[in-house]
Amino acid sequence: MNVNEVSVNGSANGVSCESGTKSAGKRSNGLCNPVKDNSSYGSYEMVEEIATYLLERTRIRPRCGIICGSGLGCLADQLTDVDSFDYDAIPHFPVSTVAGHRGRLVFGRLGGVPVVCMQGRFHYYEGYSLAKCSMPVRVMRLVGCTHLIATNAAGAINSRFRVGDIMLIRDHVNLMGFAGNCPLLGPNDDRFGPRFLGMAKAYEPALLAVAKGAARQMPGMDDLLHEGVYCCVGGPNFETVAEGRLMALLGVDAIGMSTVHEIITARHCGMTCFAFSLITNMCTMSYDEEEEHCHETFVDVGRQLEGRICELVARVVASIGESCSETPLAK
Ligand SMILES: O=P(O)(O)O[C@H]1O[C@H](CO)[C@@H](O)[C@H]1O
Ligand SMILES: Nc1nc2[nH]cnc2c(=O)[nH]1
Repeated sequence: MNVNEVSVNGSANGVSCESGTKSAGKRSNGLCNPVKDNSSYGSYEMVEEIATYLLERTRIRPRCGIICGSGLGCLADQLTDVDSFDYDAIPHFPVSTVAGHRGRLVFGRLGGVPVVCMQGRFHYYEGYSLAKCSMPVRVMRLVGCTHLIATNAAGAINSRFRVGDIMLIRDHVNLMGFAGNCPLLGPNDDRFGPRFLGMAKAYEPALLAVAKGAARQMPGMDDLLHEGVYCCVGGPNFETVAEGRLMALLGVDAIGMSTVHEIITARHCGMTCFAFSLITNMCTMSYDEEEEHCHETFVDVGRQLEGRICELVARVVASIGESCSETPLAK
């Protein structure tokens, strides 16, 4: 059974996961490296408990989850009919430790469409596993979201980009995955999604087209907009010149420390995804350049572009709202 067929009130049968029992994730089967076994955190039951806790406290039934990147918390501030939950008040939730990530989950409406925003995300360099960083995406799915919009601050590898540009993410390079680190490590729970999954169309082409169409209607926006490939590294250090050049050789256009594992988790549980990067800096590609990387400055770039970014997201959400009203959610 796929998560798309499961209701949060536990009415699903709880079809067994790979190793045979509902709580199989907690069992050691001797095959898993315990260090890589994510099942000690984020079991289906735990995520369901979080979802139930939230749904009992809000009347919003979100269709779309939005993850606000560094300096992009403004996206949550534009919601109406808001119910917000500080992360430290939600059972089993991690806490945000990074400046520019406020640390709360905000339910509300954006242009009438019910959504839930993570106003602050979790990063690997904060000491959380990729599974823990991405766990809230599963919560979004279990509270009813069919779509995910992930946003981030990123450094440009592509020399045609400028600070303040927006890169719609067409694809990603899962560099941490190449090294064996993935949010889906460990026993698979089929109630979330399948063991193996394709990622060729991880970023929904129809939503990319909607965003490009929207940008054409927004004064000055078309010039700022690009499409490209994002890569996530563990951080928290920024790239060396050699690493920046390697990224360019790999076909990467922008680099950050988030999003990829969230998208993998979202695709695993059948969500439709859209993501973009706000270009907050140019990556240092030559030893002659001054390195000007400063997280606080990056956060300010987001604040300066608040209006445009909020409008772009609102337009994409409106189109998701239209498509959702055509295809009602499975119970
Ligand atoms: O990806 P978001 O959360 O936007 O944050 C980006 O900004 C921080 C670096 O300034 C890193 O955490 C990087 O990933
Ligand atoms: N890794 C990485 N993350 C970022 N987040 C914002 N800018 C950057 C960058 O240049 N490199």
